Amino acid sequence: MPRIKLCGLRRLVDIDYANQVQPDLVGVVFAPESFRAVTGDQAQRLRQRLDAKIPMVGVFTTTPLARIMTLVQAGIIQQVQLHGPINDDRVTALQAAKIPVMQAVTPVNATQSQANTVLLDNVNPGSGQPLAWSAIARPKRPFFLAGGLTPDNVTNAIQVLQPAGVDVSSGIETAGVKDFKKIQVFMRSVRNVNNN
Ligand SMILES: O=C(O)c1ccccc1NCC(=O)[C@H](O)[C@H](O)COP(=O)(O)O
Repeated sequence: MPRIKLCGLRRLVDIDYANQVQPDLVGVVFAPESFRAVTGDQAQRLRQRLDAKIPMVGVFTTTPLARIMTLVQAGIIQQVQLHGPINDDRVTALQAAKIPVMQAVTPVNATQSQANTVLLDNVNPGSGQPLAWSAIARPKRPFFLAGGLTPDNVTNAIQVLQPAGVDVSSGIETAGVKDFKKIQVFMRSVRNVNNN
């Protein structure tokens, strides 16, 4: 069964939803340009409420390495997701500090990434725009799939691309906030894939 990452959680109630459905990972967005962006203090409160067994992934675009390291050292995030150029010095620096890194990639540059995990995502992350799953080449390494996944299409996406994990944000929202019903259906869809 693919692992599941619920991304863009920003309210305490979003964390209550996650605690109930038990995803493998949750993501909090620190990209300042995002409407989902949280501050360090907000993220700390989310971490305190989140089940200790679930790692919190910090999602970053241009944030300097030093700021990311501060969030890790404070115990607020346990993993890092980077969106940006494939040759990103932050990847090796974080890994040298034993911090797992997930890097957003395209099918073309996936093999160039040194990250622990690659995330096949849309060029506009967090936009809800789907990738054309049947038209893209499957990366030649285990990968997470993102980009416009929803409770309705995730089964098909998994069957076509066989990802090691799936990552969703927009598809579990209604009017820009996380929707518990959609989260439940998404989780059930992924967990039932092999039974179909
Ligand atoms: O969510 C954002 O606004 C965001 C902004 C900048 C970089 C990354 C961002 N989100 C990353 C994610 O939420 C997921 O990794 C993925 O892109 C999910 O996208 P989608 O399900 O299409 O909303």
